[in-house]
Amino acid sequence: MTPKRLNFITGNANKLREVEAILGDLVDLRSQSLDLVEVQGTIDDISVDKCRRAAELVKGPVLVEDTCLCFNALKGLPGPYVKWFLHDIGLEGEVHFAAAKDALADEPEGLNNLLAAYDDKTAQAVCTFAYSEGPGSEPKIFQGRTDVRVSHYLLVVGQILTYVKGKIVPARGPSRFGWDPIFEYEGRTYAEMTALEKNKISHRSKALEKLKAWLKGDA
Ligand SMILES: O=P(O)(O)OP(=O)(O)OP(=O)(O)OC[C@H]1O[C@@H](n2cnc3c(O)ncnc32)[C@H](O)[C@@H]1O
Ligand SMILES: [Mg+2]
Repeated sequence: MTPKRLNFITGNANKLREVEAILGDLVDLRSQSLDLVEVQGTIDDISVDKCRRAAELVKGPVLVEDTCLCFNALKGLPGPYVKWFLHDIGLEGEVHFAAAKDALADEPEGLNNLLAAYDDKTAQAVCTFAYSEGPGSEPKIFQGRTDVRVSHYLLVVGQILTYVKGKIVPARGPSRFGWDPIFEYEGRTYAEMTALEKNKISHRSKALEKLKAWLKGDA
């Protein structure tokens, strides 16, 4: 039985906003902000464990989500640990946290620097939702990944425009949500897109398409 109401457990207001926008009126979306322990492991294992913990804490049905940013040159790292990398080293060209610029003078210049030694700047954003009916019930996974592909467009002027889907670039666009300013997808960073544009192509929207299909009984 698919639920009519979802209790999305997240401490991240930006995630919640995107999930609300994409799911629309399909379900009655509630949310609780809980700080869940996140284990180490594969992407799926982390979401499944997070979901079990959430179900036990609220003693009822829960939806959780875990987001990864995977650098291909680094074999998928920082992946599920991106939050802590972002927290400690930030984005290139930005003082991400309130600490004074001077205090950060000797710090590495952000996530971008992790790729400084590599030509390959491609990256993939991965979003994994996990739903459980409650304590003891096996979580169901819905995962979305951005493509890692190169597209070529032939312009009327005869030039060929090449876009890499998913690469890490120096920060562009407003810093509203995590690593949005450094993740470029088909020529624009997530931060340069409107909410509507991002929600059409994002890792999160791809995962939510699968969740939607399940909710509608098509999956
Ligand atoms: O309570 P939860 O749902 O776990 O929220 P969180 O903020 O801890 O999120 P994650 O554990 O999934 O860590 C993912 C990190 O990536 C960031 N992030 C997640 N989705 C993003 C997106 O679409 N664009 C940019 N940054 C994103 C987020 O702010 C975190 O720093
Ligand atoms: Mg988290």
